[in-house]
Amino acid sequence: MTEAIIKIENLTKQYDDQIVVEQLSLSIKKGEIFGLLGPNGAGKTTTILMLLGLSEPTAGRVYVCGIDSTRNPIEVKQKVGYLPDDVGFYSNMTGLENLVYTARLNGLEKNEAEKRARYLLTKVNLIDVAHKKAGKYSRGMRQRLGLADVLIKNPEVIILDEPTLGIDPEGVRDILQLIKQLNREEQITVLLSSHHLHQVQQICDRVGIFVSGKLIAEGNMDTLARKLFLQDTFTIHVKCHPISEKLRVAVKQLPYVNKIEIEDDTMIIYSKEDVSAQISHMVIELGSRLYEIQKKNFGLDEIYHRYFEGRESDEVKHL
Ligand SMILES: Nc1ncnc2c1ncn2[C@@H]1O[C@H](COP(=O)(O)OP(=O)(O)OP(=O)(O)O)[C@@H](O)[C@H]1O
Repeated sequence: MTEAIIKIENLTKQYDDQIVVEQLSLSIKKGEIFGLLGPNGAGKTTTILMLLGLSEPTAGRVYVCGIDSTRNPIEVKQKVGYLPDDVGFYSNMTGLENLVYTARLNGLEKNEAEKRARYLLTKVNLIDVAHKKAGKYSRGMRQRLGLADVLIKNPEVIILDEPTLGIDPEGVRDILQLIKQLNREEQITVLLSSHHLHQVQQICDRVGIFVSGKLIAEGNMDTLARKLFLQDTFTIHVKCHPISEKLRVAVKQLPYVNKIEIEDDTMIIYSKEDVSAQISHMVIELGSRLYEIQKKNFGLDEIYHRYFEGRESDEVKHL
């Protein structure tokens, strides 16, 4: 079994009377890209700060590379690179000078510092602008410089808090590719916090969905949707007349159908698979008139929007 490089056990954080992280338990394996996905205020940053030993848990434990972050924050800091959503650089120093400065702070000799800085600037595709002042960098370039900056100390884990915030689509693609590449080439474990499902979906091996301080589901993309809405992946609205007892029983007995509700002349059927074709046949066969059948398929994308943004995706068939 691959070892857990990040281990969180029953972690809780309370501010006054507000519990912002509640009984969180999570294991992240060495070499994984794990996405912590959740809306603003879900508690992602608070969790990250506890992982880094920068905020003390109210209860529970956090281990990174086997080190207790709360008790040994300095040791953890040597193993973990942290990229906050907006990195601060000396704007009147060049990209190269900024990186050399960080390298020197991390104890590298002058020549070694410059060598490492150049190597990393090449990795993040900034070597051509190495001598440009960081203050003149775009936000995307600053984030890439930020990635180089956290890599200076050769960390085993990098934690990225909303790394693509405020970056244009092309820049987002670059950053995501770069993270994936660093994970593969340098065998770095990545914890990525984001509220963008699509971005997380593109690069993460596993995802945890975090809502109001609680991890409501975790797994790879294929299993997440099923875990979240196991029973009701499909909701089928069937407008027909009459809705006889016989029809109701026949529909209820269809494989995958979990539940039926009746609202006026509409049957609402909750099912695990799409059974709309069988239902439309059944309505007609049993002598009712079919006016409309409307199918809602809650894939992960829809689930996420429905959960966090109150939107739904419809597929409507008018007959
Ligand atoms: N120092 C603090 N004192 C009191 N409440 C805090 C403090 N820091 C965070 N909170 C509260 O904790 C909750 C979780 O915040 P947190 O920043 O961890 O969420 P998040 O998921 O990272 O969201 P965002 O993406 O907006 O940063 C919020 O309600 C926030 O107001």
